[in-house]
Amino acid sequence: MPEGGDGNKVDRMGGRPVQVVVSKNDHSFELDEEALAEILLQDHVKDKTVVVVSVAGAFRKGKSFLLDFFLRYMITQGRQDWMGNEEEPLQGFSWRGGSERDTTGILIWSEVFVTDLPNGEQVAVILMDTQGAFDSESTVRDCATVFALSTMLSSVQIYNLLHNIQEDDLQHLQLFTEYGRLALEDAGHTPFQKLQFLVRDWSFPYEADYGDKGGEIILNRRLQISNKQHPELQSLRKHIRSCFSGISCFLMPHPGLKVATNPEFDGKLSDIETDFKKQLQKLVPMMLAPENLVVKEIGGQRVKAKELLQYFKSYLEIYKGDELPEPKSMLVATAEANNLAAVAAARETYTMLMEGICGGAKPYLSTAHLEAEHGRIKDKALTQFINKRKMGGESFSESYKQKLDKELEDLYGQFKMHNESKNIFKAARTPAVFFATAVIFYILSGIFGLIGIYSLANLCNLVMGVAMLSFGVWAYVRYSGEMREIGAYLDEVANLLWDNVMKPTYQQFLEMGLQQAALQATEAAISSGNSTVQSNGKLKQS
Ligand SMILES: Nc1nc2c(ncn2[C@@H]2O[C@H](COP(=O)(O)OP(=O)(O)OP(=O)(O)O)[C@@H](O)[C@H]2O)c(=O)[nH]1
Ligand SMILES: [Mg+2]
Repeated sequence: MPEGGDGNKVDRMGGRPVQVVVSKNDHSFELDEEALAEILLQDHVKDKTVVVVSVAGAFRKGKSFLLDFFLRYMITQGRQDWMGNEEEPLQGFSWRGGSERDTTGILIWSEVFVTDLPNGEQVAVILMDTQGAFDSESTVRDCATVFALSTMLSSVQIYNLLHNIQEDDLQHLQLFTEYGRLALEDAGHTPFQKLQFLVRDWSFPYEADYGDKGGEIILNRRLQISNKQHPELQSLRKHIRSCFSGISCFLMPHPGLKVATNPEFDGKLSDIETDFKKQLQKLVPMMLAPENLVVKEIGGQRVKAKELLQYFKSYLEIYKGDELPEPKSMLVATAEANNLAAVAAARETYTMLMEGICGGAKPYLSTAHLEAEHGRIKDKALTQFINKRKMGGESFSESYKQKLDKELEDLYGQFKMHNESKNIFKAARTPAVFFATAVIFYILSGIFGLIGIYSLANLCNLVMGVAMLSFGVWAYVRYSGEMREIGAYLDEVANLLWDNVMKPTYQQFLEMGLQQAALQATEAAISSGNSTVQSNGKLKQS
């Protein structure tokens, strides 16, 4: 099948398709600034207001093919015979038959058509071809990016559909336009301009006639909002209406089997059904005749060609960065929502059960007991998460399970701290440590004073003073709630003293005491054992 982008023939047309947004292998998009600047900064173009007509929609639905007729109209400046002769192959933007995608990224025609509006103003008309959505190589994000970019940058977006306007077409439109709207700063203006639904291969002319009249009937039916509708359907329709300043629809007939199925078809008019050509005669001027041109406006301001270059740059920059949320497939988005809801429910169960055990009004619980309760309740929450029905399968929910596990451990940390704070002995550790230090050093200073080592006695007095002062400061901090850092520091010092000096000493004394007690008990047992033997002996003797 011949391709429209074929070198020499296209050159004779006075222009060629130029890829200005390149789709990369790593699913990113790059602007070919140089190529774009070459087109938009031509002397006779750069200061003119632009009209940008773009065609977007699913892949392999005749978008580029249609644009080549737009080209014929612009090249001949809308002459009566703009459609050309019956045997001429169709050239321009690359189009072809087959099931594999053709156009990638975003292309514009290198020749900008300067046209006089009815009011005498000269505008620059730019034709834009886009990568088809939903092919097997593009992610949802890729499709959304191309659609959003072309909608943001065009004054007329032609949404090319096959057979009908279906609910899923509207859902995708909503997703993609929302992705575009997110990138724009909200300035109180309707974000986009004209949306033209174009239904290809419309097969029910007896229900709604081909062309714009029939299109209006179908569009009104599809975008109608009624109170009987489910709120979800209503909000979808409101969203679409709010995004565009004008929406219309055109129904195209089937172009004939040669166009759709013949691999030898090269686009010549003689192979195309008359009905299709008749409607094309109506559609193309409806988009491109001077009185129907829609000039590009952004934020209420008309856009000049040189400014459009700037917009291309900044919009692409936004989509390159990671400030926008990632559009996801319906299943992934739903599965994520399911899993997040299950995580939230399990977390709530955990919090509720733990509150019942060690909540605000409950008394202090020993750490070991609390740990056991935590284990039991955490298991319960995890089981609840696992048992909850979720979309996306087990492997998808594994990461959410880990997230839940971590969240529960964090919550446990908080519960534990709260529980500890209820132990008045632990809370009283700091003053007790400082007070005990003061008392010990008071006694030591007395002893050293008695035996006449005054320097050591003075040192002990000093330590006692410091301990008392710390005690006083700590009490003030706790009472007033001021200088909390100093309070925390004193707690730390007290803990250090307790853990490294007092507790080991105390434990050593305790151990010695226990050993002593055990020794005494054993001695007592032995001595009483001897007496029993003796008494037994006595008994035996008697
Ligand atoms: N059924 C049908 N086929 C058409 C119509 N218009 C063009 N075609 C055929 O559809 C095929 C694809 O045309 P293209 O213009 O390359 O389609 P595209 O939408 O640009 O495809 P991608 O660039 O891959 O997204 C060609 O074989 C055309 O002959 C139409 O209105 N109806
Ligand atoms: Mg194409």
